[in-house]
Amino acid sequence: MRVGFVGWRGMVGSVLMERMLDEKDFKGFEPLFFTTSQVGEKGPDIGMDIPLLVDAMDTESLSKMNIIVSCQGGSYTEAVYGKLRGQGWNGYWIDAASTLRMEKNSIIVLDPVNRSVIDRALESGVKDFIGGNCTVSLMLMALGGLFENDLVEWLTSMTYQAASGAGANNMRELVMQMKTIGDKAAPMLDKSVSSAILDLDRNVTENIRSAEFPVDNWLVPLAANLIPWIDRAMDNGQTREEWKGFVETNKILGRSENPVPIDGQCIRIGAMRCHSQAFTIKLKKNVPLDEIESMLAANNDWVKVVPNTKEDSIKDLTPAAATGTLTVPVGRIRKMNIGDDYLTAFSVGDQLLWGAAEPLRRILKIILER
Ligand SMILES: NC(=O)C1=CN([C@@H]2O[C@H](COP(=O)(O)OP(=O)(O)OC[C@H]3O[C@@H](n4cnc5c(N)ncnc54)[C@H](OP(=O)(O)O)[C@@H]3O)[C@@H](O)[C@H]2O)C=CC1
Ligand SMILES: N[C@@H](CC(=O)OP(=O)(O)O)C(=O)O
Repeated sequence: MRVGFVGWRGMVGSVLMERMLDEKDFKGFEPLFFTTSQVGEKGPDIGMDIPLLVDAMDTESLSKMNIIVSCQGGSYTEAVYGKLRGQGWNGYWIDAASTLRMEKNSIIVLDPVNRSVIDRALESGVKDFIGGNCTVSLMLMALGGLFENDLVEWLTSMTYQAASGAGANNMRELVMQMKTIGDKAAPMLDKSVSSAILDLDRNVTENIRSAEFPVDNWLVPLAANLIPWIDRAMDNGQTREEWKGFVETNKILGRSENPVPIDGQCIRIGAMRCHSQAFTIKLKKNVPLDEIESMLAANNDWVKVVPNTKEDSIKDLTPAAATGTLTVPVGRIRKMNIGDDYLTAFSVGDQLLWGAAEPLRRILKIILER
């Protein structure tokens, strides 16, 4: 089998390479690495000799691959996918970008949750396997147990999304904004100087509102602030990120009939690479809390139910705790005072791992092992 990798040096691609190396996945196939900008240069160090980088726009070279894994982005998919298929290429296309997610002949992959959907698709000859939106995948990893037991009548997800979802330059700019705030406020933070707290507050506010504050990528401050808008507008007042919550979740679950109503607000906050979400869930029936926790915990190997205590929540249910791990903590689980069939919960997850690279790594393995 020949597997072509496009977009391997971007943020999602680098995490994919790291995970594949950790899991010793580079065996049993012949890898070829593509680039849109570094043709003829050396590829990544994967512990074996590999050919120099090949032009990612060269459909002739791409068409020699049995499987193509792209983390290059939507415009690349738009430019190349149709052309390749048009030339008769019949290999497997695995993609992180959203471009093909809602196409009729594609499957959104999240195998701990929809392995049966994936297996049926492979049996029936489906060739396009696309990673889901990070917020959606992380929600399903956290709440899979409720969907598995068909307990969700509807849900809302209010998100707290990390900078990494907007790309590497945005992550860098967030830290730059934090530094600018810290630098300007430094004299007032010296413990020996007793400055009034309102002076410190004014200093930060004036700074983030000043014309010199770095906002080239975010357009507005994210540090000491939040941004209540992610992705572009839809006609109905949702953002596209909010729209994905309903359409992608139901597609992943294979629920074209009787879709579960899902909506919410997607908010950018100053975390680095962990998305968090607060859920309100209307259950189809009143189920005791201990049974709900057992269902959630049993759904997959990565979800971790965090007890609803202050100590556990501030230690284990945060971006600082979850970042760089595959664990998806879910906690603050309780019945709401609106009624016994209303549940609330909060979850956190690394949006570059389960939110992007890990489902791709796993579908590649599933296809290779068939
Ligand atoms: N970021 C995220 O949270 C998520 C992203 N996705 C999707 O994954 C796709 C890729 O996203 P992401 O990884 O963030 O994109 P990046 O911008 O980090 O990388 C994309 C490509 O940019 C090129 N590039 C140019 N300069 C550099 C540089 N200095 N360092 C590294 N690469 C560089 C590389 O291509 P080349 O080698 O050809 O020059 C690289 O493959 C998008 O479609 C996105 O929608 C999906 C889920 C989550
Ligand atoms: N939109 C997500 C990241 C992302 O790339 O999502 P998608 O793969 O659905 O375009 C965020 O900003 O957090």
